Amino acid sequence: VPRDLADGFVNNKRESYKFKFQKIFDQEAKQDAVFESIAKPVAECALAGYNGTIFAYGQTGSGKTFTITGGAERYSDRGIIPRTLSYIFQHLEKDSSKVYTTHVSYLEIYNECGYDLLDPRHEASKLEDLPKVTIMEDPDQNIHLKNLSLQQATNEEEALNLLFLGDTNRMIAETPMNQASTRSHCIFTIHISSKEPGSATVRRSKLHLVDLAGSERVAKTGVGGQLLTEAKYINLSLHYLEQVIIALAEKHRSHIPYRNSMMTSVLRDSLGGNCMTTMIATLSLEKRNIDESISTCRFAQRVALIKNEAVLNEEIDPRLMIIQLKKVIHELKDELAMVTREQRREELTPEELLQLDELIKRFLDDPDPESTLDVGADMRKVKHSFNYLKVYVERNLAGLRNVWRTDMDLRNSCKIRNKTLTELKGMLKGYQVEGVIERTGSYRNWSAEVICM
Ligand SMILES: Nc1ncnc2c1ncn2[C@@H]1O[C@H](COP(=O)(O)OP(=O)(O)OP(=O)(O)O)[C@@H](O)[C@H]1O
Repeated sequence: VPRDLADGFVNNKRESYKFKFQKIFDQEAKQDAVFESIAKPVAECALAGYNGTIFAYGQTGSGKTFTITGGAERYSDRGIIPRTLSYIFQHLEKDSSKVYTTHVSYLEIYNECGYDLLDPRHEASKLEDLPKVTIMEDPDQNIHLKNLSLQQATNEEEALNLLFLGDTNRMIAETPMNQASTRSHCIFTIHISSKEPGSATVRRSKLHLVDLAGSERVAKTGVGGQLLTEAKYINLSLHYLEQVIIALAEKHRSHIPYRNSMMTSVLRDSLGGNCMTTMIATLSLEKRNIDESISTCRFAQRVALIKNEAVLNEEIDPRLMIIQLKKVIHELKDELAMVTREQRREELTPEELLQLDELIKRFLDDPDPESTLDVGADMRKVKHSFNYLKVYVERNLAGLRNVWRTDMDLRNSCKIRNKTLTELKGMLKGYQVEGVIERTGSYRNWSAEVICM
């Protein structure tokens, strides 16, 4: 920032700023060089099962879209997304040791609302008529996006066609500052899952390639109405992004305000989570844009301080696990059949059951206490024998219980009758001794008691 004393005022602004970055590309840098040193390492990690994110941040017109998607004029101008797709599919073709599945999704966040850029209704419908992509969070705080389609791409051509469809659907509005300025944030995601043949362990990774909306200040753009609203939303979401970045850079900060905006919610893992994240800061070298350029560098410096922890995303697929276990059972059955020289089925046949029942009956009827029941080394027969004996014992015990019950009832009833007889005899004795009039009441009461019993 030069001090211009000739203009007659003292400029107290700082004159020089120093920033340190991992890599700096000048105006002459070619797209392939950017891909080699920025995107290729992240794509390799995604292929190995780690999440990756590359996002471009900078003021309008500084080259974010050119870097992420590329220029349309020359083939050599293609940007990070088509080059990454090409690299990934070349790798998948070469690697026959694993089975890969690739899907892509393309999300646009415009005025804090999410839209599916791969929705085929995009071209024919107005933006407000399209279903909005909404964020849902599961109990483990994982983010899921409702209404965002995942399109399978089996080769590079299919994936590029999806990218082209998404780019065509992208919101474009013109501002006095940039005739074709993108006013929305776009997140192109490549979902890769891989597994070794016969294994139930699946590796899943996501590679987000993000083109953020321009970061210039509202006042400078000189717009009003709809465009002013857009600019405010863009500024607000970039402000929330900055807040998240500041919070992450601060040590011992417990709350990170991811939920403030859709973009920070979607990129939650990319910012301070399970992800290898690379930020590209794009700058305009024109003198009038120096403030914006300093602000972009400051932001990038803060982002560079964040430490992410990327972990290998491996999980067991229950469906594949069942298939694998069924295979193991089948193999074990074959092995058993080889040992016992008998092919096992799930159930015993009716003939086998009859034979077994006869064997058990003979065993039970045998009065010899030393007799044994030998059904062989077949778990199905052992189980059936135990069930048979259980039912047998239960039936016999029930019979015994019935005998005991009848016996008890009989004895109780005899006891009552004996007691009644003794009392009757006693009453009769008293009546005979003490006279009729005195004992009549007692006698009646006593009969009432007997009736009630
Ligand atoms: N490295 C480059 N080489 C050649 N042309 C470039 C380069 N970077 C940007 N451009 C051109 O500059 C113009 C603006 O670039 P671009 O659209 O990528 O900016 P942007 O930062 O994405 O803007 P916005 O914030 O509006 O999305 C485009 O016409 C683009 O082709």
